[in-house]
Amino acid sequence: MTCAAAYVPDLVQGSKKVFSRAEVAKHAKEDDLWIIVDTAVYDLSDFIDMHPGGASILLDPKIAGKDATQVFFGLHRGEVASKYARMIIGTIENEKPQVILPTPGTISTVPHAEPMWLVKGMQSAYFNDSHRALQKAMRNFFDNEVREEATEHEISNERPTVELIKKMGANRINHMRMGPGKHLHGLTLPGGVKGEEFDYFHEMIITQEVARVVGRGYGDGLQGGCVIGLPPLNFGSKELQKRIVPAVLAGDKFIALAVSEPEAGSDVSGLRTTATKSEDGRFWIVSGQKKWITGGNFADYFTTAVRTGKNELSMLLIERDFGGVETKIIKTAYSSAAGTAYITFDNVKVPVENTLGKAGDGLKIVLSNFNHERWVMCCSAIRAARAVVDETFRWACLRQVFGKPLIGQPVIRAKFASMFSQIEAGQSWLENITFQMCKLNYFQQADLLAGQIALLKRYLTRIAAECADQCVQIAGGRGITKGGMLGSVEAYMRTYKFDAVLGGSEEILGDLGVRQAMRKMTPHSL
Ligand code: HEM
Repeated sequence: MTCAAAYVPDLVQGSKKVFSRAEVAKHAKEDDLWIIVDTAVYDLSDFIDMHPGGASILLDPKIAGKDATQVFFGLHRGEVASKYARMIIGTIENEKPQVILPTPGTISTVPHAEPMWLVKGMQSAYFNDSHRALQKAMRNFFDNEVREEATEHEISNERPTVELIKKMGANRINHMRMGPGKHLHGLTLPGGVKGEEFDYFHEMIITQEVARVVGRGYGDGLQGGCVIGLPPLNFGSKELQKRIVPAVLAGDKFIALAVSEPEAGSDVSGLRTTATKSEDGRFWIVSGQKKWITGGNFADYFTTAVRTGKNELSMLLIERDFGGVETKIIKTAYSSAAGTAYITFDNVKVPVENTLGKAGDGLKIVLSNFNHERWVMCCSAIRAARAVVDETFRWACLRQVFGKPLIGQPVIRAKFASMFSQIEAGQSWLENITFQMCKLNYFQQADLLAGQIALLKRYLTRIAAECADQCVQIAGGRGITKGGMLGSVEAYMRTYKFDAVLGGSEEILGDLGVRQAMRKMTPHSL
């Protein structure tokens, strides 16, 4: 059984030596230990006592001085080979490496690892050269500038560094993540893309390149708050926009959307945070609590839904500097890198100039970005599912059980059949909806796509549930172990539910999709 899972790098650099297998076999003792991994000869003499898998396993007569390629790739993450490349002293004469490790910035050749439009030889009705140029630039950026920090911070719970967010600002990535629009006009974007030609497929590319590389918690910390918190500023005054928007996009300031509360999640109408006018009419006095606010712990600004009357919701931009604002981290199933916060507003004095839209426009403003927000979540949910299935597939091709690779078992292949099919179907539906978004104006989208996007998000989070479940079954013990090889499977199993709960729960969205369909039914249609 072979898999086309081949990965790349030229680990053996410089003028390293060439050895025969017989020569390597002479070095099989604790203080003089060589092994072969994919034609590279590693001198493990100084490493043996530090080996996380123990020393004795390396001294096994089947390993010491021998070719350990198969067992190595069945037990370690691929990066281990490159991370420890400094121990390579040479290569085996007249042999070529067979295992190719992923090279940062490139397109994977593993089947189903990439959406179809990126697969060599495949065509697409939707993506053009401009999309491809942006994809290439984003793959480079996220592989080379973000991946390492994302992996570390997902575990350490630290927020993404301000330095990185500023770099994203300088590369206009923060700007692009707000979607197509005038804010991009006149700009030249990565890959030479002109701001005017930027469309929803470009935006999808960025969201999917992020989801491919980062864990769910860090990913939300990486400007997740901005993606949902900044759009309400469209309803703010010109002065407010001028002061806030450039600073947030540059990464100098941070913003969060503050809607949900301890007693109100998807049921926005149940919000209890109140804003009452001061006697002189110049301020709103805001009191209440907000819960599960992404990026809230490090935000400078909060676009906040408040109750300004019995049946009236309004939207205010609250600034941390106003005083009376307290935030603390809520520990959730994913990394605190997301900055998920519990917020208390205690008689905060908010100038009326910070009202977004008019008093009473709150629900309209909250709803105005729902479709876009849910579509963004669809883009990332399906790409994250693809990434975890890819990781698991590559491992199933390497892991030996009962004398053959795990993928040699029909029951395992059946699991991949189901996962591959659903991922490809989900991406195709997403691309079709994205095409409609490119062609329809805001009101047409609201009329025709609200139900479609709701049903798509529900469908993709159901796919996520199956992928999480099946990948853990395939990964076995590794699928329930934090970190190390297939640690991404454990992390996915722990965090895939976020997409099923945030931005409208599966149940609410399924119901919305059906109710939208019912609205269009007329006696005539029956
Ligand atoms: C180039 C040689 C090797 C290096 C640099 C190396 C390095 C490592 C590292 C860094 C880990 C931690 C796990 C991870 O980060 O994925 C590990 C774990 C381990 N290694 Fe190695 N290793 C080498 C060769 C081998 C070989 C030849 C074997 C087996 C014969 C082996 C067996 C193990 C085992 C059993 C674990 C624990 C895996 C687990 O936690 O499930 N290693 N090794």
